[in-house]
Amino acid sequence: MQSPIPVTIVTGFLGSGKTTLLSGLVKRRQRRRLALLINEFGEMAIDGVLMRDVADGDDHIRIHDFPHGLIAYGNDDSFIPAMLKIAERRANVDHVLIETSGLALPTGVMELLQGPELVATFVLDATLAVVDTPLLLADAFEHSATGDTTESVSNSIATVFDQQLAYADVVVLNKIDALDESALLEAESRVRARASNVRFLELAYNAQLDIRLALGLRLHQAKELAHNHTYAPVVQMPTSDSALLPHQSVLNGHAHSGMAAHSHGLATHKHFHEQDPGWMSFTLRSVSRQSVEKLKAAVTAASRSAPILRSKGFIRTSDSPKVWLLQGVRTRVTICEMAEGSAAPSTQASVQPSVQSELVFIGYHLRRAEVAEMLSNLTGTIWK
Ligand SMILES: Nc1nc2c(ncn2[C@@H]2O[C@H](COP(=O)(O)OP(=O)(O)OP(=O)(O)O)[C@@H](O)[C@H]2O)c(=O)[nH]1
Repeated sequence: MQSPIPVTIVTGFLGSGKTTLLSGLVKRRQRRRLALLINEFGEMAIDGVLMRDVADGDDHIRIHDFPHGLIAYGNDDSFIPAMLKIAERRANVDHVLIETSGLALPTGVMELLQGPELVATFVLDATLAVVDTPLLLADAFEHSATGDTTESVSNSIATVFDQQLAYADVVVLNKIDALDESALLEAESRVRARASNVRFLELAYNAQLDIRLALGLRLHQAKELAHNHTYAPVVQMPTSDSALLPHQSVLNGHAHSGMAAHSHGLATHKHFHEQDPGWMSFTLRSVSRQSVEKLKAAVTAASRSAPILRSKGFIRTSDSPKVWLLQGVRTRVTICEMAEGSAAPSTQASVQPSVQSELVFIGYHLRRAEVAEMLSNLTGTIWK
């Protein structure tokens, strides 16, 4: 019997850097043949497009070959079929990486991996939670008891964040380039205080994750069936020459050792937006070419006044014939040209040539009409 294919789940709040970290892993995959499965919340497959670029791909299909693996992307309904397609190619796949949406619980994927269709073919290797460290340090994921309108937004964000940490084996502190040692220690203690079950903390300098520390951790081997709750300090990630401890459960509390351990009452919801209709996602489009600077200022201003937590999309500008990529995490907005030869976005913009630009917005109790009006006023172009 062939041994099951290891699966790493990469979770993390909206905009924490999951796609960026995965792109880096794909580039540094060495001889490993990776299959990537990307699950998005939002109407456009933006991360899928970006990853296809990394994977040297060129067409819009669900399962996509790249020189050393394949990439699949889709919604919840296509998760099991996509995994089964990956399974059909198991001779060419060493490891599967699943990027969940920024509002997903990894538990949904964990449960499906244990289901009858997938259990014989795949084994959970580890669950990684990527953290936007500057936002963590800026109290952006804290619960609130202010009693005002911001309270429900803060608490919803904090709940998603806590739940993602709760099921993580490894927490990756990302976006740390500008942080000093004391800030990193503070971030680490905040994570420990909120999630005692986390086994490893890893620092991702320049959004780079050490491939040896991200893949092949084997934290969920079926032979370890105990589900111990012990409480010891979280350790740092091992160095490249460290061996895995034979008894992982001594490391910390809530050691998720063994797939069987996960069958006890895991949340069955895959996404927070399924339990909490306050989470909103919509796409706004414009047929006008945009000024990069005006649009950047407009999205930044809109993110200050409306509860926008994530914005991203493809735009066409009056400055160049290329497609540009807008990325916003709260009020931090960047717009840059897509690389030469990038795949055409698989969005309305490519289906309807008159649509020049489209942006996805994700937030809590976000009002589409309000954001459209702000963008239209601030850019002097119509967004709807
Ligand atoms: N400065 C800095 N920016 C980063 C780093 N990692 C990611 N980013 C930026 O953060 C933004 C979001 O990154 P993504 O990789 O798209 O985040 P994500 O978690 O996949 O986002 P969602 O799928 O929307 O939840 C992008 O603008 C990235 O360029 C980092 O280590 N440092």
